[in-house]
Amino acid sequence: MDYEPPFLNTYKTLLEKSLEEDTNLYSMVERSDDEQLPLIDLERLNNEEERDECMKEISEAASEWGFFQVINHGISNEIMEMMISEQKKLFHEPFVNKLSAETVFNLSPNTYRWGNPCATNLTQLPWLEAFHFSLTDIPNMEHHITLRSRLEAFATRIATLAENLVEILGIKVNMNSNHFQENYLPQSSFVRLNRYPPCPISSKVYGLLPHSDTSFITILYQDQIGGLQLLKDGKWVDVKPNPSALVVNIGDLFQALSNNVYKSIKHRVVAAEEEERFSTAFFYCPFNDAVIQSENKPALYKKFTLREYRQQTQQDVNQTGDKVGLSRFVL
Ligand SMILES: O=C(O)CCC(=O)C(=O)O
Ligand SMILES: [Fe+2]
Repeated sequence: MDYEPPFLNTYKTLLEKSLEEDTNLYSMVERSDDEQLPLIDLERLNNEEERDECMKEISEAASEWGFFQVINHGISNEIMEMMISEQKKLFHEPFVNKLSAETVFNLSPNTYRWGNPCATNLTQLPWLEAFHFSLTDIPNMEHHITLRSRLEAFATRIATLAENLVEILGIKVNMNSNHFQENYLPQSSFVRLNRYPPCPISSKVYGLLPHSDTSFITILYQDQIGGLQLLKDGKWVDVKPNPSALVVNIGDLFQALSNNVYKSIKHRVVAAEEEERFSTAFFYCPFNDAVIQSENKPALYKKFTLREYRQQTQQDVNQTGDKVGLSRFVL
């Protein structure tokens, strides 16, 4: 199929070297089946009697899990289906077109990504391709009206959901209701379209490597294939697909802003042997020079900007292969 990125050819040496070792990447840390990720019905926010309880559940889930699912979230099936069908079309373009998508669509460099050119062993090679659309780039896609309008419809609605959720989460950590609106421009957020191609060596690579998100919060739609897992108390827990739900998780910046009240949890995607998998993520992020500093005292983290955070994590990734993350900013 001419749309598949050439994983086997490009990473041939790495594959030959690592395939001799008879390891299964996923048997190294225990899995747990008994944990139930919180599922929160946001319709209850519209009911005076249930609103407070629902807000409490959201904050508790963000503290205890760092992850939860929401239903009745305000993004219609139609908007989601239109986004996903356009996403599929985009990924099913010939690979060479995807490589040149940035120039053709008038987008920032590095919008299209696949694999990991810096990988030195198979565990650093995500079996994934992705389009990373900055919200400021989307209006420039003048010649791709359908993709543009579906991205816009999706991003606008999901940004509203993100704003409502951070406002609710902000209450428990002493933030004004308009703190996010006043201090962090929504235009610095981005939409990431992910596709996980079927993987012939699925026990030896990740779909997506274990990581935490840099965002304030991330809101994710996943299709019905499954594979997303989060780390809870040292065990990997499946985030089972639910067609009506969106997955919300706390990112590093909100962990810092909340002085560790909310948790940015490591998650990963298991590579699948037979089927391709799609997910669509919205990363709610501040602008690069916004200062991240908690209102809660005593502060656990130095104040920093997103720019400083990205510089530090990039340097750590280059030097060690790992982003390290918030522990670099502990006081
Ligand atoms: O595809 C998924 O389920 C997770 C994606 C993700 O974690 C990310 O894009 O940061
Ligand atoms: Fe993530």
